[in-house]
Amino acid sequence: MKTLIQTDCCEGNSERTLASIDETVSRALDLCSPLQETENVLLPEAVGRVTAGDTISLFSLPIHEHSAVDGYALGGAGKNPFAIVGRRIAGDNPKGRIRDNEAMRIMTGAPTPAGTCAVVMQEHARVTDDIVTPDFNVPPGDNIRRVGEDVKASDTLVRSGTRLDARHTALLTASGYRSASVVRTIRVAVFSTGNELRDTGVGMGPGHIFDTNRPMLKTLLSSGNVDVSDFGIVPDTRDEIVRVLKEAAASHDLIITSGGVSVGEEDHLKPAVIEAGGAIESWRMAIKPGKPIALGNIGKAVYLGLPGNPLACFVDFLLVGRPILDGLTGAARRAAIVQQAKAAFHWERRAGRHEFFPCNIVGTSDEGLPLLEKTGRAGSARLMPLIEADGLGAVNAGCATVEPGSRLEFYPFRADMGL
Ligand SMILES: Nc1nc2c(c(=O)[nH]1)N[C@H]1C(S)=C(S)[C@@H](COP(=O)(O)OP(=O)(O)OC[C@H]3O[C@@H](n4cnc5c(N)ncnc54)[C@H](O)[C@@H]3O)O[C@H]1N2
Ligand code: MOO
Repeated sequence: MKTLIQTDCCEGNSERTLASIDETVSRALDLCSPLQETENVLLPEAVGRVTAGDTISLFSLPIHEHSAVDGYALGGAGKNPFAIVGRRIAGDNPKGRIRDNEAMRIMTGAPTPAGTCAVVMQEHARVTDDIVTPDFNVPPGDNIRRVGEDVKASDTLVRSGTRLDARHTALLTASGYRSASVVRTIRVAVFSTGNELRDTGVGMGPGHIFDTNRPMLKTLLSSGNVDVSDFGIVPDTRDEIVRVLKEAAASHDLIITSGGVSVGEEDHLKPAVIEAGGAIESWRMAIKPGKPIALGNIGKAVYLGLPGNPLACFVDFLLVGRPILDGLTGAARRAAIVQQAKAAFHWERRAGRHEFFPCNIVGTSDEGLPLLEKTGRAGSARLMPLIEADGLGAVNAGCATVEPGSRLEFYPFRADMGL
């Protein structure tokens, strides 16, 4: 059931009802069945892929007890003198032992000899001849890394549905895994529609523009778990769009198009999906930019029709397209990272849609929130404001005036550490 959150009468629409972002995403996820086929992929290459099943630890970590510092393994606690009876570096065989009043010179990572009570850092001990004396009472266990203190054998290392990144590569390889069992890549077909579109370097003439959305979408899709098939630019001809949709649906999990989802006579996508044997729900989201969006399926393929205006296409892909990719792999859904922020600008706007606009951080408010400034006049066909932006600011549908200090939502482009 579509939740209709408001009218957009102020924009003169005949449909008058618009769905929320959450409702649209939840409808999109209903269309997705997680892919069942899996494969084993060598670990560095598996980054970006989604795990199929839990991975269980075969070893404890640390694998053997070892020293956390360069110093002296002590056969007892305290600050008595200890006789140095040997030397051990990382990679040495752990055999041999020390007794109560004995010590062994030891390097970071070297296995501690049997009988080690603690390790003292070399900066905290004095050595004369072959005797080491700690500067203070070394407590038992100091600077010793115990077997299994990080991971115990048979612990779950990585859960099913995890998108692998450098952290998982580190933990899995530390645990002896060379590869990971992952869901197969998502096959995504992408094409642009519009008689006006040309690829760069190919036959530009009067009335033509460069196809921006297809290269942009291919870049947004280049995350490691997607195989993109590029179906190029398809003219605004119903028959041609139907032909390409049928061909793409036969061998893809997801078809993403841009353009032709609005209400003009040349907006062919919705009827074309039906003619191609599919079903469509035309969803109009209560957002700006990105209001017209088409969701449906053709056979087993999910269909996502994004609006032609490039910023609208970009925003809808991030808000709805990304969750569809998660839905198709069974990956835990990445919640959009929304921060609280404050405006550094004044803005009168027409209330009615939840509005997103490129902005950058220009300071910090008294409460420690980011202060945002718009990076130019927003518009769904304008790209330049994106370039300077740190993210997207947003105001809710009912807001008509933004004053300096007004609360805003902020969706940072680079909120994490790149994982
Ligand atoms: N009468 C109405 N007209 C429009 C409405 C409406 O509610 N009633 N909605 C407007 C909104 S909002 C949007 S967004 C656009 C979406 O339109 P379409 O998805 O049908 O897209 P097109 O008409 O094909 O193109 C719109 C615009 O974008 C340019 N474009 C298209 N594809 C590309 C591309 N691949 N690269 C670069 N630029 C592209 C195209 O030339 C147009 O200028 O509809 C409004 N109209
Ligand atoms: O949704 Mo449209 O993107 O307002 O231009």
